[in-house]
Amino acid sequence: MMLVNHLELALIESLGSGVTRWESKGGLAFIKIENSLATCWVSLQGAQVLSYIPAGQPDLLWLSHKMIDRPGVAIRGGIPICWPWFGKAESASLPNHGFARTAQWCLDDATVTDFHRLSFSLASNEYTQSMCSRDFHLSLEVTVGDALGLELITKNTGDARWGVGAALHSYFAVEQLSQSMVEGLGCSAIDVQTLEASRFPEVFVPNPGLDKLFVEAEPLLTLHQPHSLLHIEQDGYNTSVCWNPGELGAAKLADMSEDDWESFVCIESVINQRQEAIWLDSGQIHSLSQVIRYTPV
Ligand SMILES: O=P(O)(O)OC[C@H]1O[C@H](O)[C@H](O)[C@@H](O)[C@@H]1O
Repeated sequence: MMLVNHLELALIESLGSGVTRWESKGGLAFIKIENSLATCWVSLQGAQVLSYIPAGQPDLLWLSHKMIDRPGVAIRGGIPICWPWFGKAESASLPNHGFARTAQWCLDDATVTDFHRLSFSLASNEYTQSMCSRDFHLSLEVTVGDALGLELITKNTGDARWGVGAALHSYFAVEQLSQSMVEGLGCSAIDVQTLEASRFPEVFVPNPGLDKLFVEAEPLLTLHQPHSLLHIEQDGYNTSVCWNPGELGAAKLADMSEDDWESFVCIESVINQRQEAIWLDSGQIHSLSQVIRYTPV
């Protein structure tokens, strides 16, 4: 999906070789990265990668045509960062998947060699402390080249020890869900809603409505499609989630069309804090990463 065709974007400024800043009509800010290997768009809200197009290939990420172009509303698609919890919050007044995806991040640095490397950050501020009192520094390192790399680094900048949940909640574009197969998630699954356990084959077609925690997911996952393979390397996770809302689920989401479920699958690298949070002492860091590589077949 070409973001420029999707939202009315205005070019604001050039930030150096191949890096430009854009704004939407609704007031969201975006960074576009272009080099000979790929084109990528990142929203400063949430440091959310929305589009990654390796040269000559289709966009590997799915972004909803109905995404809501308004600051403070989570963007449907791309790679949302869920933090400091995954899924439902302990209190009903707090947002699903935490607040990092609706917070404004900063672009701290952009370097270019054969590829681009960008650093985004979010530190605890008034907005985050209205939902969670801890002191933290988050950074997202994004590499844009013949692969897309994301590394989310959490640092505890406070005095107290705390536990954290997180996810790189990637929405991968597929030609057709029924012709896609996922490999590497392991056979042992737990339903996100009911917590019911089930077994899966080593390679399977994600069915519409699937919402499972795969607790034995391997560091290398593969999304097979009729004309391509997508390799997803993950690290720093304790589970992987595979989600597709199906027709019924999509109909309940204001920012998704009813037939959108056929064209994406979410494969998420997750620290599920209900299973086991990552505990950080003062000054400690944790890194959660995904590297996404496309091979036409
Ligand atoms: O609608 P959102 O808050 O973005 O959540 C979208 C989905 O995220 C994850 O994949 C969860 O496992 C699903 O249960 C949830 O529906």
